[in-house]
Amino acid sequence: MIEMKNICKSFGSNLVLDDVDLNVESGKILALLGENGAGKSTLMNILGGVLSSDQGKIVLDGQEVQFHTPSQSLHKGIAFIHQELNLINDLPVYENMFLSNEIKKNRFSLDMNKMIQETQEIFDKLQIDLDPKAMVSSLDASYKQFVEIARALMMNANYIIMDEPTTSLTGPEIERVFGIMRKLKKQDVGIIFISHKLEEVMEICDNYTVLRNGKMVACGETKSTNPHELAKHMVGHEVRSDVLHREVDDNNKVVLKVEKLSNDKDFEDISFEVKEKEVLGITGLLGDGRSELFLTLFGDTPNYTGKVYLNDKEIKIKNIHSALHNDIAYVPKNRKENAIISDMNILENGTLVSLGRYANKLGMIKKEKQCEEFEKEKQALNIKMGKNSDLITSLSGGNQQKVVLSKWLLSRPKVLILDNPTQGVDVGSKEEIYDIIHELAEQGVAIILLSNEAQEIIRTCNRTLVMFHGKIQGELRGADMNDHKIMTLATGSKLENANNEVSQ
Ligand SMILES: Nc1ncnc2c1ncn2[C@@H]1O[C@H](COP(=O)(O)OP(=O)(O)OP(=O)(O)O)[C@@H](O)[C@H]1O
Repeated sequence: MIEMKNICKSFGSNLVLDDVDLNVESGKILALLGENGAGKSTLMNILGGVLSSDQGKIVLDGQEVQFHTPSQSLHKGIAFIHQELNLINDLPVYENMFLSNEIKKNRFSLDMNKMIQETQEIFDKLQIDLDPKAMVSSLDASYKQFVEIARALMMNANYIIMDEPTTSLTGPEIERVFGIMRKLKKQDVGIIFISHKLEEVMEICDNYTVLRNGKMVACGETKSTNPHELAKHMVGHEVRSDVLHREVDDNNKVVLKVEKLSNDKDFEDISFEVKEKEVLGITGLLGDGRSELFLTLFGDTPNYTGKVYLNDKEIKIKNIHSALHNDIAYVPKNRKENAIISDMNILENGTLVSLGRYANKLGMIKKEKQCEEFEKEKQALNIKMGKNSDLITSLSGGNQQKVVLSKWLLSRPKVLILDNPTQGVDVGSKEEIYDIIHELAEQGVAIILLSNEAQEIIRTCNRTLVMFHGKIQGELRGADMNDHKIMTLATGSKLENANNEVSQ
């Protein structure tokens, strides 16, 4: 058992953890919950030896331990799987499994066969069907998670910290990861599961601990609570769960129209339109081509065929510059790789796309105007941050995501494409983002919301397109937009099949 007792931690004058206790039992899954910036990652970084606490102690199986480096923590059987996975895409799986821990034949060469064999053995133990020689770049996101989990076990981890492991996964992949977590539980491994997805917490976790503003505010067994109560602990007040979208008049002007759009490999024959005041959902499963489709509309792949119209006028989107010129904005998925510039500060990240508006005739930026506009977005999105000049990386994941959103909102788009915009965002902030989406829609912006979460689509969108293998498998609206029908289309079936199943 791990006991973290009276942990305190400050960054400068910012008290981030205030006398926090946390217990992790072997063979149990503990949910660590809290709003963005509540202190979850900081607490886990202390357990994982990445940071030192200012006060408090860690007791492992009755003995006090001190970790000053991640390897000291790992040595005591605690593995940390970070949200942004630490795998090297251009190496095979087995080499990733033994990174910096390689098995050598002699001083000059590695024992590849032994590494492959040991990797296979651990995969067999976890019943993971994966070739150790496969390149990591060829794996889908859930298999990358499996490799990280298997690597943790190979290092004899008795406890595994999983920081938002399901954020970029779709339904069936999440179930696969949960399958492995259940097996680990049976092998008496203790797991700390950080997540903002409360339904998942209820499904997989035994216990929960909630942090709010650096304090532990609630803990207990998941079987005696519910997502609503957990959300309330997290944000300190009631969180709504009702349907938010409003009806859109069929006569509203079409803002964006796409006709028979195809590229060579990712999507084919895509036609749809988005009307003024509409929030159009796009969903599906991994490999459905939706991100590639909308990256094309943002100028990423100019050699598409088909036509794109903005306000009835045909436009050719040759590159990102022409997308911006046509007031198309794109909030990408995968924040760390595609959305933030980690060497820039918060203000620079938040205003990058709208800089032209703050420049004087000589091209010099009027700092006061830049700060003033960013301040409005900061307030509207409730971004928890220190100074504008702090690096974006000093913010918690969810607050970084809000800065990315502010960057695109400040560009004042006509079409706003949001690819999983609430990834890593807490339950309360999600609602704030949904409100902003609807306000923008009300102002006439055409919104396209790409999401892995059926519930997000159902609550916020007027209608949704469901994609399967690069094609639109179907469209759902009104009462037809439900989990069952979305999943039926997303797995390539026709709706008649869903209706039959329902009536059986
Ligand atoms: N290296 C750092 N320097 C300064 N402040 C930091 C640093 N790391 C974290 N913080 C601050 O500590 C607070 C807690 O951050 P932490 O990352 O632990 O939150 P979190 O609960 O994991 O949030 P999220 O759900 O958004 O990931 C935040 O206010 C963050 O800005």
